[in-house]
Amino acid sequence: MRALNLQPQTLSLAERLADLAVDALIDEADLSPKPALVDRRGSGAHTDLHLGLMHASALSLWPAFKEMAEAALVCGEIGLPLREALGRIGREGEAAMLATTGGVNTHRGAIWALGLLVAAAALEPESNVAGAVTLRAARLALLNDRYAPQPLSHGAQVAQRYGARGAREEAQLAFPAITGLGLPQLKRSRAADAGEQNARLDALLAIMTTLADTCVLYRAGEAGLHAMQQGAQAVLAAGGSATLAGRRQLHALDQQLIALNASPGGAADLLAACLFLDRLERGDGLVPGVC
Ligand SMILES: CC(C)(COP(=O)(O)OP(=O)(O)OC[C@H]1O[C@@H](n2cnc3c(N)ncnc32)[C@H](O[C@H]2O[C@H](COP(=O)(O)OP(=O)(O)OP(=O)(O)O)[C@@H](O)[C@H]2O)[C@@H]1O)[C@@H](O)C(=O)NCCC(=O)NCCS
Ligand SMILES: Nc1ncnc2[nH]cnc12
Repeated sequence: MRALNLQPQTLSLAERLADLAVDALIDEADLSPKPALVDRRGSGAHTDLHLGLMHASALSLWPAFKEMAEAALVCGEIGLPLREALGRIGREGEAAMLATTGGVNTHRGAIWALGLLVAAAALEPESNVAGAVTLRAARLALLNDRYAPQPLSHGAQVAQRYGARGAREEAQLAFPAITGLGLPQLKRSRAADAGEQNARLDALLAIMTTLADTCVLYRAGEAGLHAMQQGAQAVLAAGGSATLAGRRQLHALDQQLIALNASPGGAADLLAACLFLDRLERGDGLVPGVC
């Protein structure tokens, strides 16, 4: 019989960043009760998604995130070679996700946002403040990947129909929904002793108050987007997820968005990116050496 190997393992920076990204995705999926999204209670507005699938999808993306961080370390600077490497790895990551989920799009937006952020973090590991990391990610997002296919995605269709800014523009603007809304709300709610899960719910709601979520627009049009933004604002105005009044508003928002088939998948992806940046700033899991 072999003895259990309790030797500490040394992980590379790329591996630790991939761990942080996957942890953020799993924390987002588990967070409950999220309005109309997959969580521990159920599938929200979705018929083809469930929590196990979200976990499997998150885990399937670990090699892609690691490879993106490694590409950043090899290239060493922001430029077309890195942007195009990220595009190629991102497309391979999407293929791995779809193979895992049987063709269901679980995390397309998250691959995009977290992929850029993982690469931006790897480029300058000492410069880990959210504002600096998102600015580097934006500079990458502004570069044009010559090999990117131009499919008529849901995001592209609602951009045509409503002129909405989607995932690409959010990244190119350095993730204002995260740095201006999600992260500050996360910190405010923590400071008010809301409890970690409530603080994360409040961060998601803060993102939902203004985001042009192309997932919601595609499924429920402008009425759905309006309901999402107003409803999220109402929860926060009532005192947030930690209060009874806020919880009542949150329940009402959940019911309303499910009735409209309006799933805020883009906001969920940005919450995962927000949790990643928060952990990065705090140095969680990134202490060099032993894990
Ligand atoms: C540049 C891309 C991001 C492509 O963007 P585009 O808008 O053209 O493409 P979409 O396929 O619509 O994907 C964008 C996904 O981003 C999320 N999102 C939506 N709004 C926003 C926003 N305002 N800001 C940030 N992120 C946003 C959202 O992802 C979530 O929703 C997904 C489910 O959406 P959908 O497929 O519409 O699903 P359903 O309605 O459920 O479909 P049916 O059931 O009806 O069939 C879910 O997966 C969440 O992740 C949008 O979906 C980028 O993706 C790209 O160019 N990729 C190519 C590779 C690459 O370059 N990678 C770079 C690596 S760093
Ligand atoms: N929890 C979630 N539910 C539905 N779609 C999502 N996309 C990303 N996270 C999601």
